[in-house]
Amino acid sequence: MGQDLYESPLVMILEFLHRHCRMLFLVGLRVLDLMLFNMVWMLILKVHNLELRYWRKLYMFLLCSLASTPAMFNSTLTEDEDVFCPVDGSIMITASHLPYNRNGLKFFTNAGGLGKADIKDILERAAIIYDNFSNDALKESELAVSAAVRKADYMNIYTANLVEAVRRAAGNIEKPLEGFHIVVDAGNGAGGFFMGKVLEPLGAVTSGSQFLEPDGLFPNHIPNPEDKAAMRALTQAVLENKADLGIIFDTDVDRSAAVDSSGREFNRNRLIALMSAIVLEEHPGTTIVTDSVTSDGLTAFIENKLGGKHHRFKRGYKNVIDEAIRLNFVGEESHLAIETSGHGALKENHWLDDGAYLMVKVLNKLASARVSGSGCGSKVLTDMVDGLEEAEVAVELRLKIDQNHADLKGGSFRDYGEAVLKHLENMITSDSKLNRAPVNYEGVRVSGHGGWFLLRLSLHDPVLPLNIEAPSLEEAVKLGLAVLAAVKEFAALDTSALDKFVQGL
Ligand SMILES: O=P(O)(O)OC[C@H]1O[C@H](O)[C@H](O)[C@@H](O)[C@@H]1O
Repeated sequence: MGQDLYESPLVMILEFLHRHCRMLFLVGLRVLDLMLFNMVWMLILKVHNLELRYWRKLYMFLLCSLASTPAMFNSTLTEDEDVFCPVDGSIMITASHLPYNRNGLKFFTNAGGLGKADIKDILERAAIIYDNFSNDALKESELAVSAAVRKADYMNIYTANLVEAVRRAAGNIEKPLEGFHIVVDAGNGAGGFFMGKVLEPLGAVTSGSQFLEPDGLFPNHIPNPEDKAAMRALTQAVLENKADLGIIFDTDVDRSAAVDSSGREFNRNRLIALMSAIVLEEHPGTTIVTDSVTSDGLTAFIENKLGGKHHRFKRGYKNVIDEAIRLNFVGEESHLAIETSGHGALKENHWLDDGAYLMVKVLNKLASARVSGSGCGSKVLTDMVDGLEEAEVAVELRLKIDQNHADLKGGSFRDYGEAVLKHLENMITSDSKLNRAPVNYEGVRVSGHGGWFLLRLSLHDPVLPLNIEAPSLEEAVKLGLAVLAAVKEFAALDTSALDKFVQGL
């Protein structure tokens, strides 16, 4: 193999396999989409064929059926000979909360999920191989791969580990959740397993759980804790069933949120506050890394009430996780990286962003509080976030950049967005009521009028998301007007959402 091939983690895996004469791949199918399924096989076939041609070795593919994204990463770490784990690589097919026709692939090795550069590399290689593929060679590979496929129910192993974690935290009690009523809302994504395979073995009553059957058309609500309709549906289920706790997952279970018995959400800043309280009890003084749209109230809560350090970084779960790993590397202890979107990863769990594991930490708290007699029911959790100041008004407005507009002068939407942000930054300095955040890693964050705003470039879309939080609508509008004054001369920016907001519509 040429040196350049080692640059790609996939090829590094192949090299590893070359040495070990066997290839194990778990393929997780979240919401089954046949076309995509074929695509994955095509991709695997190409890699496989490449392998056969170069090394003529024997490989094995493990088909895992319905799974969650975190479970797929987990399969690269778990040791279990019966299902050939740890596997060398895993692929998850998922559209996340997006419509079913936006399915994609997530690749994992035991070093974590592959990033943009790796994926680009794989696709470029796959395209070259695809171009040179003859029908006969394809058929030959298809046969070879079919013969190498084994089926395994990896989810059984993954969920058994979650169950074990809660039992351990409660002092090795078989059913530490006995008597607790907990409802799950899987939003017709892949998270339904949490009811039957985690909560019930732990003794919880789960009646009233809803939308557990996978359906990529999401007939009830989008499985997304950031979606207001989704959170309303869960809250309603908790209140109607008089449950102690409600748990909601996004489609592929890498995100989650909860609702207490009174219907109050543990979502966004409140979820981060809860998880910070849990983690800081175990690791006093540790640094909590979050995304950029977290509130000033959260910083005050983490630093003044919990005695931790809040490191508000950038949006994007991978950014947040990578930053926490970096901090530990340079000697600053961090045990939690978490986003307002509901993505959260703990150092103790290999920095894997796992919505189910976040909820396991919450269940641990419920179970251990009862065992120690320090509290019962979700009030234990609600009390933990007592003192978190929450803004009366919290909005996110997404301002679109028209990429075809003449004002871009042929440039990219990113350059245009950066120019908007630069202009806003300059304008702010001349307003004595507004102060730029002294430490900020993304976009323009400004405090004033008792609140704050952040304008930044979206990670993926030609959009400038604007978050505003303030103690009243009047003050939120003042912040909105300051932004509007600065951005109005940018003709390619659609400010209609902001216009409506400042007009109180
Ligand atoms: O930048 P935005 O458009 O708001 O999107 C940001 C979000 O993108 C994806 O959904 C990532 O999974 C999230 O981690 C991230 O927070």
